[in-house]
Amino acid sequence: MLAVHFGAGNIGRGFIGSLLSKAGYEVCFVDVNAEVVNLLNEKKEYRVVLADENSQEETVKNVRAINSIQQPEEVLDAIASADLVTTAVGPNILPIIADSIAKGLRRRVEQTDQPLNIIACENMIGGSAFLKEKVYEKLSEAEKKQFDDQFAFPNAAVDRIVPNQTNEDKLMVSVEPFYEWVVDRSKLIGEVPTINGVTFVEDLAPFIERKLFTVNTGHAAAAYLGYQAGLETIKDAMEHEEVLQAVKDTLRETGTVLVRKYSFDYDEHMKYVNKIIGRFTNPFINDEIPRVARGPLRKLGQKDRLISPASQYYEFVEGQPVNLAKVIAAALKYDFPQDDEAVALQAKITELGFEKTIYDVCGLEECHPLVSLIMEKLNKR
Ligand SMILES: NC(=O)c1ccc[n+]([C@@H]2O[C@H](COP(=O)([O-])OP(=O)(O)OC[C@H]3O[C@@H](n4cnc5c(N)ncnc54)[C@H](O)[C@@H]3O)[C@@H](O)[C@H]2O)c1
Ligand SMILES: O=P(O)(O)OC[C@@H](O)[C@@H](O)[C@H](O)[C@H](O)CO
Repeated sequence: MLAVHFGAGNIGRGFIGSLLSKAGYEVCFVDVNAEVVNLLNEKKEYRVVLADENSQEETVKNVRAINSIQQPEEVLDAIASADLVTTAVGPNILPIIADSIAKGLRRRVEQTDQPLNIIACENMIGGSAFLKEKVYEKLSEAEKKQFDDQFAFPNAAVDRIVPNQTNEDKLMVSVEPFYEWVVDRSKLIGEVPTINGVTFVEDLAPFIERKLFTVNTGHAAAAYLGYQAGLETIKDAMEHEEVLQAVKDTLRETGTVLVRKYSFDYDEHMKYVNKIIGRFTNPFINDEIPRVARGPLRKLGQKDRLISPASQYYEFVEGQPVNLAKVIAAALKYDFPQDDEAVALQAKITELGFEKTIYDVCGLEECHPLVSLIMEKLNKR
């Protein structure tokens, strides 16, 4: 069995590759990073080390890689013969890889009528559906029909904290012990793959919203408020009394939305929240704020971890999401010079001012009460 995985980065190697290899797949990574691709082809294996007191280690075997810049034809052949295609490249890169996926699937249609699932493992709602949209933009109407019969793009939620890291062994990845990978079974084509550690569910919405609006909203709160407080890592943020309290208050707001929307048990949800706070304070992980805060334009988007739960607060809860608004205000002020999106965001604010930037970046209507609440928080800081 062959799994073609786009993105041999932190989560690609540290999570997806590891689970797929253990499930018996040969894992073929596709990446643009020549050093990682060459090392994977040279060693054919790499180490994943658990970030806890035992540092338990596993060797992920049966792996290889293709450089999509230098060997574009090999990528298409790999897709044509794959049993599964997955991605973990970042939401902004999905439109870029859509071209080779479309061409690879075209090649596959010529060679076989075997079905294929393409699963985007990105931190976004509807990641695979978005990738499908980008792939379908390249197709004729006849091809779209053909692809509908043979290919599927089930959405997924993935959770494992894998920080940026520099190790002597360049392929080695240190990962937190916790992981969760949930896939929308209702959109799968063909047989359900047997992958230990993957949960298939009929309705992904509660799982992806619970994950994005708890793990990622909490992370964003720690990162943006931590940055404003002059801190360097997520652990520093969790040790800062005021930031920690703000993270907890923010997760109480998203938690209330989730509990009401999906009828989650309140106590169970609070256990989930506390577990996540524990994960953020893992002393064996050094997660720098710029990784977690990366891409503020994306994170401030209408469907993402801040604006979506804050908007839904008005739908499901009485009152105002004051803590989420405080985090959104801090995100709008994120000006880390090495983050291209932070630089673009600050340039936009200089040009348009905060209010117009909020309409533009966050997709909020002028009359939305969240706008004035964010403005209030911006003026307070
Ligand atoms: N790291 C985490 O804790 C974590 C956890 C869950 C989900 N995610 C999600 O997984 C995705 C990847 O995150 P990451 O932390 O692994 O990032 P990363 O930067 O470590 O990995 C991304 C990889 O994609 C590669 N890439 C870039 N452009 C490419 C292209 N055109 N074709 C093929 N490969 C390309 C990069 O070279 C890199 O190896 C993101 O959507 C992220 O939100 C990350
Ligand atoms: O990957 P991003 O930029 O969407 O978000 C940064 C972190 O919150 C994220 O990578 C988490 O570590 C991960 O989602 C944990 O499962």
